Amino acid sequence: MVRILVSDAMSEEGLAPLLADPTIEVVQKKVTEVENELDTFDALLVRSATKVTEQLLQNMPNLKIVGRAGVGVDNIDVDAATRYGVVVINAPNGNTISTAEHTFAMMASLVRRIPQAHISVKSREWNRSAFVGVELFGKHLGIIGFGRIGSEVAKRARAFGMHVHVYDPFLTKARAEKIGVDVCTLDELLAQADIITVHTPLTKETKGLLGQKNLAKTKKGVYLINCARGGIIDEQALVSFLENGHVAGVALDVFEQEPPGDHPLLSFDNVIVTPHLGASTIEAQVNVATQVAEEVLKFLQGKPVTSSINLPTLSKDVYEKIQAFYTLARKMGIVASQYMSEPVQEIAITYSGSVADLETTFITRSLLAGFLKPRVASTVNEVNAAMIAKERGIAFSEKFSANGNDYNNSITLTVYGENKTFTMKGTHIAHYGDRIVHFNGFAIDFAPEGHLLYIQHHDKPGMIGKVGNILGDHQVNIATMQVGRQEAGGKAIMMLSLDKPLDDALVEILEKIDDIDVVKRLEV
Ligand SMILES: NC(=O)C1=CN([C@@H]2O[C@H](COP(=O)(O)OP(=O)(O)OC[C@H]3O[C@@H](n4cnc5c(N)ncnc54)[C@H](O)[C@@H]3O)[C@@H](O)[C@H]2O)C=CC1
Ligand SMILES: O=C(O)CCC(=O)C(=O)O
Repeated sequence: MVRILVSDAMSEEGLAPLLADPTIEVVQKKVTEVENELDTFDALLVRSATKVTEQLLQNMPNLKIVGRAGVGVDNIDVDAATRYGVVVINAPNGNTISTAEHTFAMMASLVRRIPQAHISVKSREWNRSAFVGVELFGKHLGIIGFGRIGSEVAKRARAFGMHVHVYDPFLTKARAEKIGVDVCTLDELLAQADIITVHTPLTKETKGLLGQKNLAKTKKGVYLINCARGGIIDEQALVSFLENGHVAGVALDVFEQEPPGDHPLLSFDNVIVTPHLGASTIEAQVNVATQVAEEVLKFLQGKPVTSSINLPTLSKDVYEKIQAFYTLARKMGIVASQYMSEPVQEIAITYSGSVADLETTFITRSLLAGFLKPRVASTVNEVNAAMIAKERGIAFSEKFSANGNDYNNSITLTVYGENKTFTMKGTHIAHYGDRIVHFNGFAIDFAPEGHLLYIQHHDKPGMIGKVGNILGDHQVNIATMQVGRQEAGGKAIMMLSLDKPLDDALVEILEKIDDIDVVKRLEV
């Protein structure tokens, strides 16, 4: 039974696909309520309250996937998750509209002073002259970060007759032209905007983006809105620009620390606030919970996920096309690692023929995971394979060739060790399976599966018989046998597939046979 911990409040309707699956047990409890059983969960679903720290990941050794029902993953230690081989997914667009609408509600409330007027009337006052606002019509709106939410805010702003200016260093000209927005530099935006709203993630670059220096470049009387992440507008700098009257008003849904406690910003009359409510609508919560529930279900069924933070994204179509090569590559990695039982410096992969046209990132990661698996104690999979290879000083490269070299498709793997180099070539043949067609300089044809025994020897009469007799005497049945040689009387190989693995003693006996140079067990 698969166990999923849902540790933050989440829409039941959204979780329905998981709740309906009889093979899955969904536990809806806080982490602190299940401390004794953390090691039993396969998946963890969170919003922003649960902090997925390295410590929590260590306490959940069985965890395979973390699903964030929302956009921002700043409550998840993604690097640590990657190191532990845990996939992190989010729900990137389920709450876009709600957050854009909230931003707009905040903007209208800010310039018309609705929260202040509301409190006044509730206090039995009727002071109309105290709450004179300004129109949005004709004002210049500066949008910093023009992704999903920023672009939805722009659409609404245009409907209100505002002039929209956008700053986003990653926005292509073509996309900006298509949407019809004025793309400008940050300095231009700061100088022109009457209202500035931020919609970036919180990163090293965006932390304090609107700080002392940049706030000084804004128009006197500017309004600021942050419905993205606390810290993009530096809170300390903001206090000083409110105190000196440069900033006319601020709307905040997010804070550097949440909840903000007794923060000085809360004492300004012209600062309006909400407790991180951007995504808090029934629709958004159903959307994000449904998105992560469906993705987690797909992942647990071994299907590709499309919204992963730390895995290459794969569509179903692409996944179906690469699936066979993904498996072949994994097996090649496992075989190569056992054959090259020494430190290696580099792994070079060449994709030839039809496979060269596919999305190979995933295939390469699969090969690396296969290669590293026999060498590392921790979990290694497509999520962390590239990182672990790097940590262990193993460089890897991909090359592509349109020519399949006698095969419709092939993957050639060259492993550079300290003392030797090893090469193998594999191909996938529809309705037939995975075949290794070149091994260590020999043309051969075997399936990389099960208990394999590789023997390198001199091409002499009777060698096959000697090996067969010894195995037979020790009750080891040979399922298949492939042979190859470079030239008559020269070096030759046998690749045997056995019904059970060989023990060390039998390997030693085989090694002692005259004219046998190498004996390797390969377990796939
Ligand atoms: N208040 C709330 O409840 C919610 C907040 N959010 C937050 O809103 C923010 C935006 O979310 P989405 O639009 O979905 O993300 P997105 O990824 O679609 O857009 C982010 C945009 O920021 C741009 N960007 C990145 N670095 C930048 C920089 N240094 N300067 C300017 N632009 C930069 C990116 O190019 C991208 O276009 C995120 O921080 C997210 O966590 C999202 C949903 C709900
Ligand atoms: O879970 C929530 O309500 C927060 C949403 C949010 O901030 C996000 O999706 O980035």
